Amino acid sequence: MPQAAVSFQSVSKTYATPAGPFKALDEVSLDIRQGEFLGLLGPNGAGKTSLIAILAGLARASSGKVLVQGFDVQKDYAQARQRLGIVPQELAFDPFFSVREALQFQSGYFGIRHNDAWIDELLHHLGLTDKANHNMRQLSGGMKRRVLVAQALVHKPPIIVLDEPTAGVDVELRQTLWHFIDRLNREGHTVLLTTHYLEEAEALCHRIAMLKRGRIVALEDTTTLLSAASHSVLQFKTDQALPEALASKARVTGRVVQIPAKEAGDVEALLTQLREAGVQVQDIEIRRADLEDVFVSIMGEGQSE
Ligand SMILES: Nc1ncnc2c1ncn2[C@@H]1O[C@H](COP(=O)(O)OP(=O)(O)OP(=O)(O)O)[C@@H](O)[C@H]1O
Repeated sequence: MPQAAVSFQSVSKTYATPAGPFKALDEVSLDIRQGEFLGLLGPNGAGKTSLIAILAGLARASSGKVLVQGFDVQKDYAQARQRLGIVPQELAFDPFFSVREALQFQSGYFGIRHNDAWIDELLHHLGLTDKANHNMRQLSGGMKRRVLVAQALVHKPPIIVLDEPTAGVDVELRQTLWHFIDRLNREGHTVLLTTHYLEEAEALCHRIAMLKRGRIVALEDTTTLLSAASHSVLQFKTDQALPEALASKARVTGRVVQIPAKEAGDVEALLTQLREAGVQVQDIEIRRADLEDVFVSIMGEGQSE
């Protein structure tokens, strides 16, 4: 087997809390292949950030280990870190640096000098060229986020880790960012992405890992995951409350209701139930299950345990 880009090997993490030890990661094993674009999904508190902090060497695993192209993130920290470009969730900068200075400083951290040509390329692809000499504190939140991406890539890392990079950013930045990251991936960079935007994960990721309460509960190619969800979804709008039997399996967003339906006959039965309950519906559609449906169904499994 070729060497994995990143290999998580039985990684566990237990935090000490006032209520006693809390196991945030429970024997997580996962190999990210060289050149793949892997999505790491999970609800709030599933352990995604803990796993990335351990990969980045910012936190220690309680047990297990993580290798980056064969280098242990604890024992061979410098070699492992050199291979990673990490775009963190939080915006933290020295406000007195200009954008270019921040990128030059970051290059220096990796012992790289004279890489202005690559810095210019990063600025160009992230739409930052005209901001190069602006002070960090003059930039909007979205522009600062672009600088974070540029900073993570300044040393041309083979592995790019994006921890919710599009949380709260506008459509233009998302498109710029994905266009660029997708290109880097096609050029051979491995990408690990955590996101709550499942349509982004569906569009971009070759493979999806789902974490739930510190454990991997799904690990599949995106296409396999979607085709295994053989069900369709009945979608409609209503202003009325659903009968109890339907409410328990429906996903409701404002007026929009979505209910999984395994077969065509189920759609008929659902519509009959709605009619009998006197629920008036509009804009009825039947569509194929998407990644969000798969996610909701996997996360819902065993909920009553
Ligand atoms: N330093 C800490 N001390 C105690 N508990 C912690 C600590 N850091 C994280 N946790 C707990 O560990 C669990 C996993 O947290 P983590 O931040 O890794 O989840 P996440 O999947 O990244 O969530 P989100 O999607 O909200 O960012 C949570 O229940 C969290 O409260």
